[in-house]
Amino acid sequence: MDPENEDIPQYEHIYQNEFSYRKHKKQKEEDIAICECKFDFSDPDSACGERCLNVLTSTECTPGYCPCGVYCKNQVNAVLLMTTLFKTEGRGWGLLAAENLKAGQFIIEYCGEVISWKEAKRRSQAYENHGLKDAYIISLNASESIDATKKGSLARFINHSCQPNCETRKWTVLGEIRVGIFAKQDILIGSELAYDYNFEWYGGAKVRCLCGAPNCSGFLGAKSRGFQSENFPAKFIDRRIPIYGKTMMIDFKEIAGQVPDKGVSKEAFKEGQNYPKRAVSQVTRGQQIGSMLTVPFQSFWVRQSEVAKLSAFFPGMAEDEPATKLLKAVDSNSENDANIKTEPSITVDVSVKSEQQLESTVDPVPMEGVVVTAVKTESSEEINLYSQDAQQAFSQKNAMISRIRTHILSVGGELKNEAACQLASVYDEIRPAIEEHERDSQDSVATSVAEKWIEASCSKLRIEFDFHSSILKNIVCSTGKAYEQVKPSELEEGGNDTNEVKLLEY
Ligand SMILES: C[S@@+](CC[C@H](N)C(=O)[O-])C[C@H]1O[C@@H](n2cnc3c(N)ncnc32)[C@H](O)[C@@H]1O
Repeated sequence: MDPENEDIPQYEHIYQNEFSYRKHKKQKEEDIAICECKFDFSDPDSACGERCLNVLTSTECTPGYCPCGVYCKNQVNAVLLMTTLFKTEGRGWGLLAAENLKAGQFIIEYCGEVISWKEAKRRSQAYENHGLKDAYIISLNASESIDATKKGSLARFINHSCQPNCETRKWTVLGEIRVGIFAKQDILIGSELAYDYNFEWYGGAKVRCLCGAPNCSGFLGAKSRGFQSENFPAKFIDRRIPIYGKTMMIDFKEIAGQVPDKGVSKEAFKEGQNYPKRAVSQVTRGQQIGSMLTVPFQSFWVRQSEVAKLSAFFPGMAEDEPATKLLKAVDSNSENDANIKTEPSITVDVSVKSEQQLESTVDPVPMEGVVVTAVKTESSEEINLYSQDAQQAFSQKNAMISRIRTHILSVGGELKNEAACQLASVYDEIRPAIEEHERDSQDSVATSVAEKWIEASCSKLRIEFDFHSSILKNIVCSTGKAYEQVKPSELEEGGNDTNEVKLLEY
């Protein structure tokens, strides 16, 4: 045997799902969904293309019933695409495209044993206890899963990526839901196939993600609710606004627990998830943990809901379209205004991704790990009217205002996290009941749990409301004062104490 292939995993290859715990559904003739397409030779798309009712409802046309007959294009099984198994570095086996693939093309079905959600949980635990490091269970619907551990198709070898070129899609064939892997974009022959697992986490061990994507969320399944409530290292969960630029100040206090004495290891860096790999090599060995480090970086992620906060720093920044503004970072640890760095030495660009890219399943995490205090650097007309000294005083005031904002973001963010955590844990109590009943409602839970749920939801909403109104109040007060009420003469005379911005009650 080729030594390269010695450790090819043992599993039974199957071409369609197996049903052991229940019978395959038998579809009655009257339940068969028949589309209204009419095949027209001059328009090949007329045969069950984008406009086909079945395509629109992710239902495969049933052979013998589709009006387009053999021309029907909505029969996914008819296609067989070439893929090749290969050994990756650190991620076990993977699957390569053995031909060029077009965006949207069906590649392969994820086949395995269809089992109940409870059985999936039990098996997942058992596999883990047996030391199986690869997980092959994916969720099929609220009450069932597909386990491809012992029996499966080649799709079981497709690895996860946080920047995937494939995606899973569910569609119904003869009344049964099936999971297909589809190309998300054009894929060149020889490229590794990968999709975002984002599957329900069964409480298993955390698996470090080695996908290498700049937006890597750090762990497999890190976006799943189960993962977050079990492991909830809130500060390590993705932040979704990428900030591109040259250098910025990073306060490593947040990850100090994981960081060894000497410098920031690659591992520790990965714990932080959001710090791009490129920066790792740039961090000086022996750098004191908790001190401010200046590292080159490529992107830094904050959540969708953080956009609102950042908008406060960059007025006019659209929430759903890319924008670029300049920021100047200052040392937010400094308690003394005189020590605030006003040199524009640390400049970063900020761009905001699209709504879809910003989408996040959990609530926001404060940016406390990376304390960047933003100050507008674009010179406004008013400021230019003032003398050099006045401008300096202004930037000091601005820096102070910014520090206060950062403080609010940080303190408020902590509270919001606690509330989100509490809500997630209550949801976990409710989830089995919901999923057992195959519907997303809280009807089937005990009144006491429902009450807890309502209380946690209200508390989260209240905190979010306070949080945002606090930011708004501070911005309105501070900018109002800074730009309208402070006269240059006051600043030149040594400052106006009433210009101090008070931290509003949070
Ligand atoms: C469905 S299997 C994929 C095939 C697997 N590589 C194999 O050799 O059979 C999922 C497992 O592959 C590994 N894996 C997949 N994507 C990974 C990634 N991005 N980083 C690290 N491990 C990964 C993990 O062990 C995961 O539990």
